[in-house]
Amino acid sequence: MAAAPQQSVHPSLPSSTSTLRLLISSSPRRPPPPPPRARRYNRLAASASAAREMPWPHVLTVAGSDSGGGAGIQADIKACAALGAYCSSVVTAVTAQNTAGVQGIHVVPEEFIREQLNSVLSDMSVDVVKTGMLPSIGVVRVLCESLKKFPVKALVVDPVMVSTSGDTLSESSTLSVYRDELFAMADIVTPNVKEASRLLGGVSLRTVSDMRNAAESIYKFGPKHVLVKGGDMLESSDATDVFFDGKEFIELHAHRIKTHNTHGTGCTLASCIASELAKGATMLHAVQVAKNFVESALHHSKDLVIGNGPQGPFDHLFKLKCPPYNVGSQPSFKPDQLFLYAVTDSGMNKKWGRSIKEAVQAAIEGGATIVQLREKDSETREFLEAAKACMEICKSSGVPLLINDRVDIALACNADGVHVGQSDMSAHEVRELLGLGKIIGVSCKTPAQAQQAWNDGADYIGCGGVFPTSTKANNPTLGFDGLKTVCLASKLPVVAIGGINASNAGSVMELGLPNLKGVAVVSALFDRPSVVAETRNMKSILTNTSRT
Ligand SMILES: Nc1ncnc2c1ncn2[C@@H]1O[C@H](COP(=O)(O)OP(=O)(O)O)[C@@H](O)[C@H]1O
Ligand SMILES: Cc1ncc(COP(=O)(O)O)c(N)n1
Ligand SMILES: [Mg+2]
Repeated sequence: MAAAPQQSVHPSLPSSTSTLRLLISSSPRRPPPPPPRARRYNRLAASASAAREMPWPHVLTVAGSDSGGGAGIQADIKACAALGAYCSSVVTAVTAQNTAGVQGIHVVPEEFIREQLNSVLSDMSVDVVKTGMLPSIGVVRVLCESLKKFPVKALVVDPVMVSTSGDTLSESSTLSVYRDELFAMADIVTPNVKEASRLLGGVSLRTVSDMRNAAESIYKFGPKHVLVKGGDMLESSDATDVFFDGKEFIELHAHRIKTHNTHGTGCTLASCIASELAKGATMLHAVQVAKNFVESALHHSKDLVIGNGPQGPFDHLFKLKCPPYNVGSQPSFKPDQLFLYAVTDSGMNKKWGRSIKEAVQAAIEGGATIVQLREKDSETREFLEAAKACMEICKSSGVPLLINDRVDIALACNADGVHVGQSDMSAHEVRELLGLGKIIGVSCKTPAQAQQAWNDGADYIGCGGVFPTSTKANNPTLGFDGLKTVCLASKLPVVAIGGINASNAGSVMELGLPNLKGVAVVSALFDRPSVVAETRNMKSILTNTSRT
């Protein structure tokens, strides 16, 4: 049920406005702080060791408090902290809220909001202001005046009108000042679909195309960028947002995490954008980092339980619970990296007298765009040492290194991902262990397997054997028809594998199949005297084919 903003939550309480006044008048007023420069000078002079000032990106959130701690000011502070920014806060309203929804709203008097804004903006070198719940026209106006008096690097406006639970958080009369006054000052506005609809007089938003139209219309109110968020389009299997910079539309996709813990996603997203902007990121990069953060946080929090209502909070500080190798990692997979996929084979390396490290070094020198260590017979300790050495080479050349099947080895050497077959651990289980920042590939022979890989959260599929191969005995060959069937059905990028060599690679890529991004090669690179020469040759064949 929608709760309309009100001045007092409970009739038995004293008028909350007067309680606040009492607090204000009974607390002794401090003299205004000295100008920032003078203070900084004094502080530095007092400490000889403070020779260098360390920048601390600073976001000021102007938003409502959520007693449940999942959204509003509480979410903003946690999100900024998780991304390494300092977060100060101007509280515009205090809500009585839990996992069931919003039970009451108590608006902070406008003059006291102005006072909070003055206190922070006059002293604390704010980089970016992020707005959340602005409950009334007066509050929006106070904010606009303060921003004119104390300009900041960027303004992120999350036009919070309706919470994820469906409760109203801002009077409908604020719509006009949002549109006419605040949006023109904003670097980005981030409405969800319900808010975008309200801002545009109730148009219905059902599809991504509707979201694009809405982004374009909202852009006309004056913000530099618009992000229409599709978290609440529950029928969509992806969580798709539409970004518009006045010229180009960019769709940002995330896996839709199956969880009830989505309370505070919008506040978090906007605070993450603000944090990244405060660090100096471009707008698109800031939005991408923010989206990845929300997706990762929901993924890690999907089974947490607090409260009995339908919408729970999530864990912004999930990285503290992750093993150290996951800290700071972001999804980094680019499907084009599948272009020339080199897969090592321990038998072949032994035969030609090279170490795994030498084989990988040579493949990268020849132009491999991704490498997989497929060491079925190595001893664990020996394999791990080799994998660590290969990681160093791959890291310095920017080529991702995946480990076949062995999640333990991948974790121990901090590899970029794992490739699994149909009889290995599922992609879903691998994801649980590796986290969202890693690449997961699955070998698939059928559309059903490709669908399952997508459901399980894999990043790509390997499809084959396209041709007969010596590396897998009794492996049914799919041929071009089988490859085509899987590529057409796949929602993930595909790399073709199995018997691919210099004489047939061109014909595979010339099929021009949807989702087919490259070929994975074993013997044709590694069962040869010169890995560098074979890889170079394969690269030029693929490059020439993709040009024609
Ligand atoms: N279940 C989910 N899985 C992944 N991302 C989600 C999910 N729900 C929301 N998001 C993302 O969270 C961000 C906030 O969006 P949304 O929930 O639409 O905003 P609001 O919280 O303002 O209603 C968006 O990037 C959206 O795509
Ligand atoms: C005080 C406050 N501010 C904002 C929201 C929006 O929350 P959500 O991000 O879930 O839409 C909220 N529920 N409460
Ligand atoms: Mg939401």
